[in-house]
Amino acid sequence: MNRPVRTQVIPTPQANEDIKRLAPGDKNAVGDFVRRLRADRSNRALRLTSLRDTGRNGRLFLARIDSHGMALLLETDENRFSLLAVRVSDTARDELARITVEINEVSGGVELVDQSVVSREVVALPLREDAGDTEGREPSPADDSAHPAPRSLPVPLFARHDDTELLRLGVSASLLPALRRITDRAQLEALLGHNLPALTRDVLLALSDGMEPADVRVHITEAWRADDKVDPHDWAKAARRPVSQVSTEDTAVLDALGDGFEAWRLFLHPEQHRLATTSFKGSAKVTGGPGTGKTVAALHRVRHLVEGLPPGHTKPVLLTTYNTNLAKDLRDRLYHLGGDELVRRVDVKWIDRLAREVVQETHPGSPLPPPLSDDQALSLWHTVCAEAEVYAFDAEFLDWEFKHVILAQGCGTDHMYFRAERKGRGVLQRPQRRQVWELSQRYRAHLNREHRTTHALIADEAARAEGRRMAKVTAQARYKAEHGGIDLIHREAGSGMWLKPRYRHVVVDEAQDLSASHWRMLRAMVTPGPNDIFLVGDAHQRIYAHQVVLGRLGISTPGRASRRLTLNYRTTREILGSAHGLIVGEQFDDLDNGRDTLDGYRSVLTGLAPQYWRAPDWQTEMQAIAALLKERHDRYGTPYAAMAVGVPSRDAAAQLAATLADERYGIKACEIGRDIPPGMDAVRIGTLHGFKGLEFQRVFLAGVSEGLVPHQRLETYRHAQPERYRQEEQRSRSLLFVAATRARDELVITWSGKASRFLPAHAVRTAGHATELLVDDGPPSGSAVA
Ligand SMILES: Nc1ncnc2c1ncn2[C@@H]1O[C@H](COP(=O)(O)OP(=O)(O)OP(=O)(O)O)[C@@H](O)[C@H]1O
Repeated sequence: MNRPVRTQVIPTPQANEDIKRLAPGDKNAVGDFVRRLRADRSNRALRLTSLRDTGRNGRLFLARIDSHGMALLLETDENRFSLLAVRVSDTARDELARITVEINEVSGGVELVDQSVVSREVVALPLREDAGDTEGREPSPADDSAHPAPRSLPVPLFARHDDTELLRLGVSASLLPALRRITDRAQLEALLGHNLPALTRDVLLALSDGMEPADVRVHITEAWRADDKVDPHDWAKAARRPVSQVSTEDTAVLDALGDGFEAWRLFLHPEQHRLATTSFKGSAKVTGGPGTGKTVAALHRVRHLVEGLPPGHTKPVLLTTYNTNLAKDLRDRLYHLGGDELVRRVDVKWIDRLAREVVQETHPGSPLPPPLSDDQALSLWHTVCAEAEVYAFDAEFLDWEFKHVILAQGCGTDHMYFRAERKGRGVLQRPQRRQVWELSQRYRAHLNREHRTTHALIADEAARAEGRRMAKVTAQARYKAEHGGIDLIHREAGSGMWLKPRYRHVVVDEAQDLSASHWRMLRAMVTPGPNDIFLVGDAHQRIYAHQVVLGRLGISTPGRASRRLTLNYRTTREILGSAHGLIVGEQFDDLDNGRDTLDGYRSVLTGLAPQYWRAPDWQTEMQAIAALLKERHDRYGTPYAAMAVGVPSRDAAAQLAATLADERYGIKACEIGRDIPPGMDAVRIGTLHGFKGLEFQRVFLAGVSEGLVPHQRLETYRHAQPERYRQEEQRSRSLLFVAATRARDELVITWSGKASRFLPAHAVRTAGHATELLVDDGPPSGSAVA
């Protein structure tokens, strides 16, 4: 009997897309097929047959998946196949045979164009040269003359761009003839709805949106450009490029196949791949609008860093983020990416918990008191002011000043505070500063007396403790270097051990909301050097912390160490356009000294335009939300758990939950962030703050009324503290922007009374009347998509 011929099988991104679109049974059949092919390519049941040569070192094969499914494969090295495409139909063989396969000149990746799809969508359209054909057109006013005017055919959509330009931007060569026939967006979208190469899709949509070729080059093409020269005939090399593989490890693919394909790796955008794998000289920073895959890049970065660790049982990589729910989400996603093996080498922690643990270490045996909530902290400021009989400052101002000036700049004495920078925070004369300082000392004394603390104080203490620790580490390392280390094992008095930096690598998600104390602590947890800190964040989404300048905190990311991601993977173009409108005109930092913009920010997903509904009062608005949720669930089959409602306050959330629970609707609801019992189908309700970092199929933002978004208390600053007014208003805008960009397929915004000033004029103009949704069997609200 012949020995089995073991074979590598690597899916390409487009095959991955094909498989994602299959029914579950067919997906499993493909998994089974790949396993059998891997085990033995000479298995005759696979009917592996050569189709044609692609050129120098490539050959196409067809193979049988099952009675009606077939696969197209590319062999480039002996017993190494790229899985190119999968078709499940009676005509699978003919469809696969009509696929053109090429090497993209820009990315160097293997790409496919399914010419049977192109024929179906495009060949039926008239050619531009068919100018003589006048049949079926509307008569023009000039037609009544003896010499009819030459017919004016619609201008092809890409007439402005010649073939050379399109090729240079990265469009697949074999699509060019078809593109010349396309004259409008609907035709283009029909074509792009099929599984075209990702670079081609992105470039064509951007051009048809009116983006200039030079910008397309900067924002799209350059990110895809291969690092070396592309040889369009070297199939072996093309097949091995990351852009041609959803996963580089065959075993990983197969493990995933066992999971019914659901766990297949994402195909990383080339820029995400680069970010995950590049070796940086020091720290690196990634910015990018919502949904641009920053967290995904950070998770892959973590995996890459773990792969480079020597074997061991410690957790030398820290993955941290702003709040506890996000940390939990990161741990789950990391597990999904690399299982237990990956997770056990990574310390995944909420930043404030980390700070608390650090401080606790310095007070062994005496548990730290629980931190005050924000409301408790404000109430303590009120008490302090009343005791001191100083009424010149409000509690929020003092809390903000304490956190973002006194603690952020490490002001240990009044003189340090007098010199502290307060850029953008208005003028505070010396006597006022003295008063603020004295109030802050009283505030601290109160906390000490009552054995209470705050997150900000814990972070500050942790930063100082870590700073001292790192200073010792550095001193020891110097001592060791000068005197030799073998017989100095017990150098660290009391500990009996050498001190080591706490982590080898630190990875930070939601970096825009970390405070200066957090950054000081993190900086001191890892030795400055290659790949020390990798952070991802977006100032457009800053809703908590004050702006920090990372360079001043010892985290410098010059030149290529600062990168941007621009392609949104979460949200449709329609939703993105509206969400973008919420923050237009505001200026945002790049987490450092520079400016960040959303230039090039885009999506290739299409869907419904966002909907707006106005109600006469909050009661009606809540009922309208209930009606909309029920309709999405009953009529369009969306599980309640895939929908979320954001409201401006906790009270509003409680009221809405009560309305949904009313017997008229009977909709279960659950607070965002809480674990839902398995199997329970409940709508998530939360304040806008709770939406940070999450995503849902359908998002409803209720109570987006003037006076609530932004909150009317903002008005007290308008004249008294104009700079603070500006900052608070911007944060409030960002909050609405963050919540709106959580929507994958549908965004609905409602209000009662006057609409929030943040909403664009067209939203107010086109809003429907919520009362119409409440009449029995009211008009369908138009959400068939998704
Ligand atoms: N390369 C990719 N291919 C397909 N989907 C992707 C890719 N990268 C990210 N996604 C998906 O896009 C969505 C957003 O990704 P991610 O959470 O990483 O974005 P983000 O930039 O961190 O978002 P935000 O700043 O809004 O929290 C997720 O559903 C993620 O799985």
